[in-house]
Amino acid sequence: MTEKIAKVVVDVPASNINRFFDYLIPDKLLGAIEIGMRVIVPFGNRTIMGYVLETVNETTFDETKLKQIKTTLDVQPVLTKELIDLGQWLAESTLSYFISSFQAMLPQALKASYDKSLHRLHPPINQRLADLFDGRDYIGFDELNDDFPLRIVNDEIGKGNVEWDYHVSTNESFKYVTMVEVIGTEAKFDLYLADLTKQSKKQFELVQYFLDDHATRPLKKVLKDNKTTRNTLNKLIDQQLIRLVKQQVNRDPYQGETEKTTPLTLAPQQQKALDAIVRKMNQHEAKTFLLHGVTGSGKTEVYLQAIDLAIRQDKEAIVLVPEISLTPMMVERFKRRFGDAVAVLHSALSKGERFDEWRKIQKKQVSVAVGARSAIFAPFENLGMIIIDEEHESTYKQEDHPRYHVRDVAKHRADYHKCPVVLGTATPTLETYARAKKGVYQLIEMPERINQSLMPKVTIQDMREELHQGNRTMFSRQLKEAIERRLEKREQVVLFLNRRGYSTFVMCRDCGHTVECPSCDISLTYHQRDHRLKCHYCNYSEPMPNVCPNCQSESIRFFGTGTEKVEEALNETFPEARIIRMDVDTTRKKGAHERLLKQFGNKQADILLGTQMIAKGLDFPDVTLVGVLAADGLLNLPDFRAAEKTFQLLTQVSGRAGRHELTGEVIVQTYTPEHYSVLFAKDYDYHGFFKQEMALRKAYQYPPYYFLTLITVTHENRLKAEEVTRVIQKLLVKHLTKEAVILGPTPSPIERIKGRYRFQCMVKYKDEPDLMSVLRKILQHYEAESRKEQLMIHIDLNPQQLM
Ligand SMILES: Nc1ncnc2c1ncn2[C@@H]1O[C@H](COP(=O)(O)OP(=O)(O)OP(=O)(O)O)[C@@H](O)[C@H]1O
Ligand SMILES: [Zn+2]
Ligand SMILES: [Zn+2]
Repeated sequence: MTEKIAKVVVDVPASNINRFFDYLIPDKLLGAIEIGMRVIVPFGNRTIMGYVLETVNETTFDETKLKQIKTTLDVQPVLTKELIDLGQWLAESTLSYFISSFQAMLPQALKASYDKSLHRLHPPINQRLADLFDGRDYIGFDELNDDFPLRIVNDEIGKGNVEWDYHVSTNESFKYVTMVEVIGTEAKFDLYLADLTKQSKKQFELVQYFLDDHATRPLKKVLKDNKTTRNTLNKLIDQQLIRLVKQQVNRDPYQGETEKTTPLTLAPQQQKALDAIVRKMNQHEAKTFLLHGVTGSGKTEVYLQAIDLAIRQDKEAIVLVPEISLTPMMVERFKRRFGDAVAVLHSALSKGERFDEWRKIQKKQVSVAVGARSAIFAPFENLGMIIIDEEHESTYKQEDHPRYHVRDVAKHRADYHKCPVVLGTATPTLETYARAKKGVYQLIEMPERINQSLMPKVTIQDMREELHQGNRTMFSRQLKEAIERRLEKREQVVLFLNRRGYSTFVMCRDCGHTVECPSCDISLTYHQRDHRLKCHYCNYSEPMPNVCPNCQSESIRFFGTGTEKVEEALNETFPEARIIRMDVDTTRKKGAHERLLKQFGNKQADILLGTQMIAKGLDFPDVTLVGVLAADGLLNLPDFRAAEKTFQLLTQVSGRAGRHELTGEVIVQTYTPEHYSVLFAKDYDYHGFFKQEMALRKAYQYPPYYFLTLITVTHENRLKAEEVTRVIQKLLVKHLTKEAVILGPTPSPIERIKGRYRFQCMVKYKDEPDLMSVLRKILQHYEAESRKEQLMIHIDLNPQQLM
């Protein structure tokens, strides 16, 4: 028996609507509506999209009052049963809405967009409006330009002459190519030939071409093969010898990289790791592994072979990488090992390309998904393995609704599929390593580099000392000499700087005035290319001033160092060196990353200069020197993870040197050479760092000893933001246990962004069974006010960013 009632979650992110609504399935759709499909339903006076999460036969509501589903957008569900459950869990555990969770799981192209239009029921009485309709039944909302009085529209709505109508459309789009299909019989072709005059040489050739090969071919190819135009083909089409057909194709952004690689013979430490992981896969156990392997220890090869074994058992695998556009080499390695069996999901692809890649998974055309964070939702139904590479990266936490950490979602999916999760990194987060030490995760160590190549030697340069010695440049004498030696030997150099732009800020030397963004409490950054100052938080920009806006002095100068400025200094110091600069500005265009890295790989440049985007995944045999220009950048952030992040970054960057035959060297420039994160990174001493950092976390009550929840309140009015934060703080004190530490209200480290003031309240706790329900109540309490008053409350459980 087919159910006649569907439980639907509708596309309205609001807490009073965050539940299932019952809809009647109309007769024409009976049996066609399955759970996991998108449907169009009436809601209030609108028409919106929703997801069917359940179908039933009984409703607790008055069945005669239920509205009907209008139509369905899918013939095949877009959410599997597993993902429907996962979405509900996700919404609940991140204090988010069901609808936001489901939207986060699906490609952008499947999200609905809504058009509002005015529908004419009777001829409007108002002439102006009647003129606008001009005899049509519908006019788009955008046709009512700004000066058209909405009063008139409302008036006519009141009279029942017009009404608002809402249309739902989705962006999913298939790509088609025009193909040429041969439909004429040979006899028919012969007949045509017989009629041709001697002048029609091209037609003779074409007939021969189609007689030689009856295959259906792309129109483009036919035209190219015959060096002819569409017009010439028309005659054959008229005679019904051939016809043009549209065929749906997949956009393949990775076409052409098909030279396959074969599995390498594993080193003993790799073999041990692989065996441990595969054993759990074969035992159908949802075990989480921490694969702690130094840079260049061959973690990627372990992933590849583990996945290979999963595929052989007809299972599927998800591989997560921090930010795919930053790790093109990693993607290429998967593509080259598994070819067409891989779908790649990432943000640099167009909406359409991403949709096509996702469809390959849905249609079971691939068994491996490689992608950034959201690829964890790949709709596989028989997962054998989940891999999270560089598990320490902060991009694995989504900062927007739903604020999930990919590790938690992976664990949830693994429990469902009974498959292992592998967290791989050279620098595990403290949380992860602590769990591994406690036995929650199974720890696998790979302490050696492949082929016994040594970790490059790291030396630290105290930049204060350089300054005392009269060196005012941004390169220490040792780094300068080291670069010169590489240039002579034709080896390559990677220089790392954790900032973009020409310099970090602009300051007047006379009065100390710095130029700040008018709507954010943050200094503007100078960009040389267009000679402008830009805000990195809100995209505000203004021309670089010639004189100080405060005292009119001409001594207004750039301070700090940006990649553009380093590039300029490099050109001056090493005029013969060829330099590639990689930062947000040079890699904006699609494919720019790949192109620049390829150039560097082909040795078309001597020095690769870049921001954190060059810290991971690079594997170039001729890189023998890595320089870190200013190790301190991250240390000064107001974040309890500052030391951890510095240690991770220094270790990762160092790992880019001497990965093959040639020995590598690393030079780290810093103003705080005595800092423990710098010193432990120098010695590649993860365990030493872990021990010291854990002691500090314990003393200051931070993770992994305590859980954190960060509540940020923003409002255009500073007092209002502070006041609401204070109320929330009091509520928490009242409802949580005595053991919870509740801090605040304090202004957020960046007190104003885009014109909104920001205050925060932090909860540190070990075990607070009521926390979620208290937080939920707080959100509900402010819901109405949030809508009217533009008050915003963000709750982040386990925050990664404290700014
Ligand atoms: N078993 C093996 N035999 C020979 N070469 C290998 C083997 N395993 C890996 N390699 C090579 O060693 C280099 C480092 O390996 P890989 O990139 O897998 O290390 P990794 O631990 O993932 O590195 P990182 O974390 O620094 O990115 C690569 O060039 C890889 O091709
Ligand atoms: Zn700004
Ligand atoms: Zn001044």
